[in-house]
Amino acid sequence: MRVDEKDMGSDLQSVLITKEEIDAKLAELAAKIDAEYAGKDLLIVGVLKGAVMVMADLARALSTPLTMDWMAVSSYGAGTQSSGVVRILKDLDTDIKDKHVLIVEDIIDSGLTLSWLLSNLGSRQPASLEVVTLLRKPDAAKVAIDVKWVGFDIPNEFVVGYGLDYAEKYRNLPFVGTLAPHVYGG
Ligand SMILES: O=P(O)(O)OC[C@H]1O[C@H](OP(=O)(O)OP(=O)(O)O)[C@H](O)[C@@H]1O
Ligand code: HPA
Ligand SMILES: [Mg+2]
Repeated sequence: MRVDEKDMGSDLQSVLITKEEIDAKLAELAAKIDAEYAGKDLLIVGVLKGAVMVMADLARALSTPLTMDWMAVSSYGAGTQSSGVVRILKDLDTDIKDKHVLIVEDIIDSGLTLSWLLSNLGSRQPASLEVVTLLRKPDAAKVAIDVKWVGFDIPNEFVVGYGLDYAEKYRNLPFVGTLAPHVYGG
């Protein structure tokens, strides 16, 4: 995959994880998740907007019958640092009481979004509540979170692509890359 395939080459510094690596990892995670939820009623919850790509591809890699719902929260705005203030922009349509709920995330960075989500959804009495994330930045963690399934641990650098944005751009890149510092004034 050429960095400049979508004509964004000058904005990108490097490709961190290729489309092929993402596909292989999601297949691996899906097999583990299938094994965990066999015979259970599974609801996967995508955290908009970043998790759209992971939700779409992971859901298709899973064999377990499932339902999907979405929550929109935002803590980043247009910057590269979490504000720490999580806002619900759209709540779930579904009552999750007694359901097996799997939160699907694109990235755990400071962990503030997920920590807030786990306590919010946990208070709705689901039968179980777990998390799968494609990416995690261990060196950026501000809160410790127990995450059952992690695709890739990555360095503490701002990344874009495969759902991840900078100022709402680059979400449609099929790979995960690092942004050139000049783009965000670094
Ligand atoms: O661990 P944290 O530091 O909280 O960061 C992770 C969260 O930040 C991003 O969402 P964002 O708030 O940017 O909204 P978006 O998904 O619409 O881009 C990402 O999709 C995660 O939900
Ligand atoms: O590294 C990141 N890139 C894009 N969005 C994000 N949200 C949290 N961390 C990131
Ligand atoms: Mg964002």
